[in-house]
Amino acid sequence: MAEEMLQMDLASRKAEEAALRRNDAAGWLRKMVGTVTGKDLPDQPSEEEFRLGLRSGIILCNALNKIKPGAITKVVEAPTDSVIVPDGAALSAFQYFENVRNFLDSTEEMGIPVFEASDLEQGGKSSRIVNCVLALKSYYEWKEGGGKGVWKFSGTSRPQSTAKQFVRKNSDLFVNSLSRSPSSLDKSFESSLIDQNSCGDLGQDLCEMGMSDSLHMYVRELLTDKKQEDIPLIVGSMLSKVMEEFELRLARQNEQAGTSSRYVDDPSFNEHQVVEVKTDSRNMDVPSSNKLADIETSNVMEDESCSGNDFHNSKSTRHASKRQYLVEHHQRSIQELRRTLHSTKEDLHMLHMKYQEEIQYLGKHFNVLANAASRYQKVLEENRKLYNQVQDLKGNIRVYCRIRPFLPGQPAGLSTADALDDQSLSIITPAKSGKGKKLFTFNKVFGPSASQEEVFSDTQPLIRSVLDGYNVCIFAYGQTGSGKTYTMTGPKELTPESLGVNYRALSDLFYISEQRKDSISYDVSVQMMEIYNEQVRDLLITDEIRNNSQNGINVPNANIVPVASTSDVINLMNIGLKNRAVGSTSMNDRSSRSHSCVTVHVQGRNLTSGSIICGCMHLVDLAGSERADKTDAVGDRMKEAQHINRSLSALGDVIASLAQKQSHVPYRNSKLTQLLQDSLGGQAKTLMFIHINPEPDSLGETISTLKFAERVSTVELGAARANKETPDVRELKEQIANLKAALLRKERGESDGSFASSPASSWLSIGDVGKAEGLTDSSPVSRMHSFDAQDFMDSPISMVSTEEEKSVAGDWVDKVMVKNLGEDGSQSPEISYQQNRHDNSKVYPEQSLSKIAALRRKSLENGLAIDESEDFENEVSDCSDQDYQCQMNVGKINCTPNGGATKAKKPTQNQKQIRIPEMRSLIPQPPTRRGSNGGPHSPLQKHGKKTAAVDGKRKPASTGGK
Ligand SMILES: Nc1ncnc2c1ncn2[C@@H]1O[C@H](COP(=O)(O)OP(=O)(O)OP(=O)(O)O)[C@@H](O)[C@H]1O
Repeated sequence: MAEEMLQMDLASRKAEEAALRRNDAAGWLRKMVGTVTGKDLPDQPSEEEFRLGLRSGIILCNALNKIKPGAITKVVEAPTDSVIVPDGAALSAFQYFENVRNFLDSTEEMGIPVFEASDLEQGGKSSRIVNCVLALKSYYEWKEGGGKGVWKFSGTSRPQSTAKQFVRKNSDLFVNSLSRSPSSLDKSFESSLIDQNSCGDLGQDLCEMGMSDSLHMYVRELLTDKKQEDIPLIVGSMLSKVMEEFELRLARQNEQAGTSSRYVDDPSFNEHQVVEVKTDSRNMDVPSSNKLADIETSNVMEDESCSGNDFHNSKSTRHASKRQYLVEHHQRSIQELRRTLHSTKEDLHMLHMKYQEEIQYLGKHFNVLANAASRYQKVLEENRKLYNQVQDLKGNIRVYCRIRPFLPGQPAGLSTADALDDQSLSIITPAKSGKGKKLFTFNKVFGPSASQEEVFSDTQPLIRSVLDGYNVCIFAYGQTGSGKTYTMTGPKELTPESLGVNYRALSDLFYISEQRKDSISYDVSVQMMEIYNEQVRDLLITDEIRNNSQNGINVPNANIVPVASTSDVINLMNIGLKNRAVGSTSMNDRSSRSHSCVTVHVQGRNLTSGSIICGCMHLVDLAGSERADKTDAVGDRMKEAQHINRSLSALGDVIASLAQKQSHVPYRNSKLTQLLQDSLGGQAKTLMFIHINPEPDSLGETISTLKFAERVSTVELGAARANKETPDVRELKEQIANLKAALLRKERGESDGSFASSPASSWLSIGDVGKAEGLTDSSPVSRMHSFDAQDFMDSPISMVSTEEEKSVAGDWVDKVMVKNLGEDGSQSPEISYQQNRHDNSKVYPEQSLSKIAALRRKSLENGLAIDESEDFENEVSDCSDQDYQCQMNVGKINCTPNGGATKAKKPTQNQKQIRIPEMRSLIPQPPTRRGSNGGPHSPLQKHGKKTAAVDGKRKPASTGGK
């Protein structure tokens, strides 16, 4: 506020001073040029009036001519009636300019400070005109005063240079004054102080000359010629002027100091802001040089209008105003910066808020998406479960497809099969117009890079099922060399990573059974068989067995070996693999020449309830189909290939008829389909791994494999059922079995205990299982009772029909087996009886067998224990045996589920060995009871040597085992 007032005060003072000077100038001009023209120039004109009055240059020229006659020879006069045309407006600008130019030239020659012609125009600086007029006046007065010495004018139009000039002039004046009288000095002093209003100049002089020296000189000069009595008055006057000046300056300095200190003291004005001011000065409204120049100019103008002390005042005021301007400017800049900072902060805050809002929104959105994704996952999971349940209910055969990688050393061309995702693959197929693609979808598709572990991981649930009492079948299908053995067993050099499904399945089995050991006690045993050239052979023939057989000890046809750990399994498998028939073909240097089947029997006893669950798993590695032209097979290889292809074609037929839900399914057309019968048509859970060779050369086989697999996947087996039996039911069944056995013996007039002496038991170390069934350890019945796969025990005998055996036809003795599966899934002990070749039983063609089976099923369904012999014969009597390949010798067939009376007919000696319908499958059957008219001797007892010899002598088709 004080600052503003000071500013106003200064401004009004300046305006006042300027007006005084202007009046002075105007008055002098009016006096010089007379009233006629003076009417254009009022006595006390405003700035505008002053400028307009002198604009024509007439007054100025006339005034100059008065001082220096003839200085301007030709003055362009205004029209006579200047009232009509005031200020010479009627004259051309050029005419006016002539006057003004002449005036300015002349005055400049005289050393009088001039102005610019433009100062006479609107917006011009009238202070300079005033200054010029006052200089003329001074000159005039000097001249009037006698023109002694050199005329000097204290006013200036250019502050810096003129100030110096002025100082010099005044100094000269003072020096010169020393020689003058005190009165002239006094006059000079007075004129300095009063006439020229040069109080400021005195101070300025003193300052610029060096205060003490100049004062001293000045005072001396002033007083030299003064009368003694005047000196105190003069000095007094002079000192009071000096005092005034000092006081004035002091006051100004204090003001300036106050203004500066305000910035310093202002707590809101800190260094940081100064730095900011400096830093951002480029972008700010910096005090422009123009603006400063304006200040400068305006100051100059003011200076010009000042003289003497006023000049000093003006200069310091100029400094102050400059500084003030800068300070104000910086203040403004700082405020501007603060505002900018504030608004930037606000903007940032807004942005921050906006971002936070957006992040929150995104977070919510993300959460929604995550929830949706997890729900989607759950739904997918649910769908998969439901799909699996539907699959389970329908009993679809699951089909997993695996694409083999290109093998090392093979030209890695473009693969014909491309896994699109984990359930579909595409095949490049030749189309009429170039190449086409065909899409196949399966339960699972494994690409070439899938590891053994990955491939097995989706099989694990099935392993659990085995321990829950289900029958499971996993088999590998595909053309030769496509990787079946690799999947089921692994490569030649096994490592923990490369172990195939067989090893992993058994290892899992042990792992889960270990986990359940507190509630269920499991017994696991393993069998390994192969079908080679339509013969079923046991692969677990150890040296010990072989030796025993050579020593005349009977050897069972299918060796079931209990296993307790994974290492047991590995040892067994190694034996089996060594014995398996392999041969080198042009497609695969270790081609499996047989279908192999590892059967795992699991019996679990619930430690609390005592109930028994029996599960069975078949792990089948099929021999690969092959094109004779591609494999160039000859001799043995050709014969093997024919057998392989024939059995695979039989498998295709079975699948086709199952897929079409035909009533008749030709299982019996090959050993292979017999082997797989219950897995393909029973209540088992079945999984087929199909294998694809990626080579373009194999495209034909690949497509037919995939089409076959598509058909397989449509086969519905019906819901799988667990084989579970409570102790009560088991006890009752045992009673029934015993009664049946007793009845049978009675019918034959035999004594009790005839079954107990079968030496076959010595090969079956599954005593606990028999115990669990409540049977005696020593009884072969008990040994065989618990294992559905005992059909294998039976089938090899019937299947292995070598020339050697044929030559001893008729030597067979009956074999008694007890089966325990009920049609409803429960188990009931049954006696299975196989006749020897002396039996004169009827020979039934294959069609008859299915009828027999149907009859038997019917009786089972009705829960009847019937002697079917008559009905059976009636039923099948119309069947022709012309197209029957494998004729059977059925004596008295007794298919009673609950131990109905049986009568066995002996087959005639000439008739071929038979296999009753219940034994058609190598895989667990529904409860059967085979008639027997045989005595207590097992065929193994009597012909064990021969049978053993068959197994023992069998040599792998290749030079080396696989
Ligand atoms: N996924 C795979 N990764 C690496 N090598 C594989 C893979 N599958 C198969 N092989 C290799 O390919 C060759 C043929 O495989 P394999 O013997 O398993 O075929 P196959 O279908 O059993 O043939 P065959 O029907 O003639 O017995 C072997 O050398 C095997 O190691």
